[in-house]
Amino acid sequence: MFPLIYLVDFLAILFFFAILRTIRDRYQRRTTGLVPYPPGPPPLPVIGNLFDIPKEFSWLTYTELSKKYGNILFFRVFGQVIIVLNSPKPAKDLLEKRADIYSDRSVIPFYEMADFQFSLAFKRYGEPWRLGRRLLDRGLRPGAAASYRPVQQARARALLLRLLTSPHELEAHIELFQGELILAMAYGYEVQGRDDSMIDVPRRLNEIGIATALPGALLVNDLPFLRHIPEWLPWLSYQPLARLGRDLTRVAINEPIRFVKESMLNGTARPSLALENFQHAEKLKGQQREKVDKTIVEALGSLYTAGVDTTVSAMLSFFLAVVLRPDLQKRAQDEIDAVTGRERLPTFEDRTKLPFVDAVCKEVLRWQPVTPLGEFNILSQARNSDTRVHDLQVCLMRQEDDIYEGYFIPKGAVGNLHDPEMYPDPEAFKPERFLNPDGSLRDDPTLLAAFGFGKRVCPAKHFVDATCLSSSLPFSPLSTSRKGRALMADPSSIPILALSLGICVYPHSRGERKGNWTGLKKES
Ligand code: HEM
Repeated sequence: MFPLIYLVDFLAILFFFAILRTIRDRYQRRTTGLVPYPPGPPPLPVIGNLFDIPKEFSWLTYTELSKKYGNILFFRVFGQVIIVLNSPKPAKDLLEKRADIYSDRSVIPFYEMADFQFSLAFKRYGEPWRLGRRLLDRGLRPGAAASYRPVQQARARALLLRLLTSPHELEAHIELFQGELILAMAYGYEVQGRDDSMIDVPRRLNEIGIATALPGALLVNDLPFLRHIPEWLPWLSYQPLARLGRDLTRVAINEPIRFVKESMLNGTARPSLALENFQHAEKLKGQQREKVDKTIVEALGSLYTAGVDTTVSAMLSFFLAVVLRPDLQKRAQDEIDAVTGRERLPTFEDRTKLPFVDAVCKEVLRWQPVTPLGEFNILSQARNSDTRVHDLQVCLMRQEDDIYEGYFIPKGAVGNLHDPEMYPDPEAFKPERFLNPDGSLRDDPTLLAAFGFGKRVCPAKHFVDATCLSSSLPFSPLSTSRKGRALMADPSSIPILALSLGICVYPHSRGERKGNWTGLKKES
């Protein structure tokens, strides 16, 4: 009997909220003169388009719907309006040209409870976000990103060595590699293996962050008043989980800062974003200093959570791609061999001589976009033991009502972008599409969409460009196929590893390699 009462109460509350939202919506529309909403599947009463919003492989569904309704799709779920932009034109028009009103993020109630909104990726559009963003844009601009190359190269080589030693731990090695890079760049910290708390804590924080934001994961995200359920109501209260989140957040963002401050005091601090910013802030005093310190802690604290899963996902896709297309592996390997003579590992300086390897990197980002639902909305992907990856939606939110191409886009609407038709035969992995007929690299600004649009575009895109090339196994229909999994499970089928600008090559087996593996050990 009890569960039934709960269910009825629950439905009544949802109904109530849906009515409130509809009334608010009607009022909003009246003020703009009844401009029509964009087209979309017809909604059901109260729940709206709940069953039209896909939970998995959503970009494929949106693609299908776009064929019927056009490139701007309209959904309403319990009164909440969702706009899906399915082509770069409206995305650019709205997110870049009207960036002032399309740069907010929607609030995830559990994130507020757990203090996860310290992260730049989830911050509302306003002064604290702007300060943090300025810090990252300065630190990750193209010129500055180039200064991290020695670390990227050294860590890439250490990764190759680990892959040689224990190839079956592919994913863990890549994750460690990314953690090492980000902590080195942000704090000048050298990670001491996988169990180092400096990466273990943010990793756990990431896991909770992603699991709790997935659509339908926590009821409190749909019914924010549930956050007030006291802790003494076991099973129902979200407080214990939120407390764990707050504790992890505190450690994850403050411990590396403590390390930097200590090393500054004893004169051992290595160049890093933290060091540079603390040195600038030295002359500030009082509240101004506190504000800058908080910005440094939060902006740098955002980097691990925003940067590891995205890049790991990309690199895993690279492995999948080369496993599925051995002919491409060979071509890339031949290109690298021609440049290095199989006597040394490639370096950043070789990049211009490796257009095919570069094209492979680009195609990886395009083929399995890390943020497949749009460039501007889905930030990250989380791994889970079974499917490896889920998508986490970080939505941009409209701050004001707007009218675009004759359609009304209400305040608070959230949107997704997926662009499947920019390239012919988009499901195929074809690096050649990024090459000119003479074999040189083709300039393709569209690919930048992989990093988003407008003011919230990924601040690390130049850093990433120099870090890895690959994208996401989990979103690929192949990854769930038996063949795809079997191939990934067999380490001997991983013949080359091209890191970023084709820095490194990993031949099929040690026996085949003529070059100098001892040199690799020394270099790493
Ligand atoms: C293949 C790798 C990556 C891809 C495809 C990617 C893509 C994205 C996308 C699509 C967004 C959202 C942009 C928007 O809302 O319009 C984003 C935001 C962000 N990314 Fe990346 N990213 C990658 C790697 C990284 C790395 C390595 C870092 C850190 C070192 C990073 C830090 C961030 C941050 C802090 C934000 C939030 C920006 C804001 O809201 O202002 N990303 N990224």
